[in-house]
Amino acid sequence: MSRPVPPAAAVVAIGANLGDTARAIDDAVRALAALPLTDRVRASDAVETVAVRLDGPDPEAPRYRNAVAVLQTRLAPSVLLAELHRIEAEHGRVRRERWGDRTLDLDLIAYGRVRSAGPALLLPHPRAHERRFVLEPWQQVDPDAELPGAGAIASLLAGLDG
Ligand SMILES: Nc1ncnc2c1ncn2[C@@H]1O[C@H](COP(=O)(O)OP(=O)(O)OP(=O)(O)O)[C@@H](O)[C@H]1O
Ligand SMILES: Nc1nc2c(c(=O)[nH]1)N=C(CO)CN2
Repeated sequence: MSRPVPPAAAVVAIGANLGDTARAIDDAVRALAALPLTDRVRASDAVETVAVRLDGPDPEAPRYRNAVAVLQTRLAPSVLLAELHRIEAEHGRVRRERWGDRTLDLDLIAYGRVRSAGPALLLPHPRAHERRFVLEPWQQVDPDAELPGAGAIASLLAGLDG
């Protein structure tokens, strides 16, 4: 029999820049709240952000709507990530182009203090520390949060350009 997983605080970044982005974010938060073994889901407001491409911000690209949800879960990290992929697929995400436009993107930013070297699961998310579109909404729901290995999100935000 597998050992029960203790409850952990998980942080999920939500983004969308195609289709009805407001609805996609609302649906995603509802889907997170409906996950098994998961409760205390708290979501930030959704904010409009300029799309960041591999070569930098692109004001010509469809703007993103971004939010962050924090939750408590007993799902193991890999199981939670699989659930995030299922929710993405149910909301019509088909393209997996790196940093391309998408109807819904769910990234697992942190799972307690777990560190994972991937490649299927990298924890904490390796680019979260430099993403204002993640750190700002996260700060709204949990001002004192820390990104494991990187420090307080307030300090990370203070160190970002622009
Ligand atoms: N912490 C994580 N959260 C989400 N996906 C992850 C994580 N760690 C590894 N992955 C893997 O990364 C792969 C690519 O994910 P995805 O398509 O969401 O990337 P992306 O949104 O284009 O870029 P980025 O990862 O920079 O946000 C997925 O197959 C997924 O398994
Ligand atoms: N503004 C914004 N830009 C992005 C986003 C995102 O969520 N918001 N997600 C990306 C890949 O995950 C790439 N670029």
